[in-house]
Amino acid sequence: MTVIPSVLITGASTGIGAAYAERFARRGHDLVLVARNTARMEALADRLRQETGVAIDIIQADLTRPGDLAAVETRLRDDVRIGVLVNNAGTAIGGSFIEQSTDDVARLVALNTTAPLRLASAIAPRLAETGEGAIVNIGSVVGLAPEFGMSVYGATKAFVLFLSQGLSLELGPKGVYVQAVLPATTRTEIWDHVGAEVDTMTGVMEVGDLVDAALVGFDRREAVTIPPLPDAGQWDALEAARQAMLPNYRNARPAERYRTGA
Ligand SMILES: NC(=O)C1=CN([C@@H]2O[C@H](COP(=O)(O)OP(=O)(O)OC[C@H]3O[C@@H](n4cnc5c(N)ncnc54)[C@H](OP(=O)(O)O)[C@@H]3O)[C@@H](O)[C@H]2O)C=CC1
Ligand SMILES: N[C@@H](C=O)C(=O)O
Repeated sequence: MTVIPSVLITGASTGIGAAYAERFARRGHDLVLVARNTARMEALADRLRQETGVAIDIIQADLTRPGDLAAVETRLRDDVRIGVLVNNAGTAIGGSFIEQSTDDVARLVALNTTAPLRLASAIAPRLAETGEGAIVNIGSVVGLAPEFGMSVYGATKAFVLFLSQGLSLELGPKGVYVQAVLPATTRTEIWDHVGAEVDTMTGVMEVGDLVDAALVGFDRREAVTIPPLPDAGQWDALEAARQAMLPNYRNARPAERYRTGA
């Protein structure tokens, strides 16, 4: 009988993470929920236990605090029931780069990049050893859009995308599926932290629709899932153009346009 793996979801107290918790619980997966707000996670867990019968553990953790993060890493290393990691926890901050404090941008990087990196690093060797499992990393279309004016946030999401693509190439042959999910504007509380009013925005995706679409990509074992993008061919073309450049980097001399004639 196939054992259904447990799913550890970070940022599971609300928003996209809470929606993932509901969807995976309905699929019969036991859950480990990780966030700072215990009350919210307990309420969600109580409801899902009643509705689905799955077992749900809760880990209260601030993933910007090394000690808290280490506890989640240990759970991922040691709990062989966990076969899926959803690196979802993340936030955004408002203001321009020169308006953002150095501490605030450092904290943003800690949550949006260091935490998912360390958690992926914690679980990947065990999954590769068993030859199965999945790591889902929640990026953002903003990681492809410096024009959107969220430079540090976008940089963290570009990191998530690159890491996901690299790990997909490294771990895919070992049986481990790695998915990058790139939402666009989705109706969650994140916008409160940005100081924006999501209800005044257009083209806002509902969180259930976002996660349902992301799970279609998950079930198809898609490497990069971009639920809001109507034409997948645009992403394919971007990737093809990027890959076409790869062989052209290896040159002993600077490109003609950079030669000073000296
Ligand atoms: N909503 C959107 O428009 C988009 C969101 N995304 C990404 O989706 C992911 C989820 O965001 P979303 O659901 O929108 O945001 P929400 O703010 O609704 O949820 C964020 C989740 O992360 C948790 N979290 C925040 N800070 C910490 C922390 N320091 N330690 C542990 N957990 C933390 C929160 O729980 P708690 O406060 O209890 O700790 C919460 O469960 C993020 O990575 C975000 O960048 C990407 C593109 C678009
Ligand atoms: N989380 C959103 C920005 O704040 C996004 O990624 O679009």
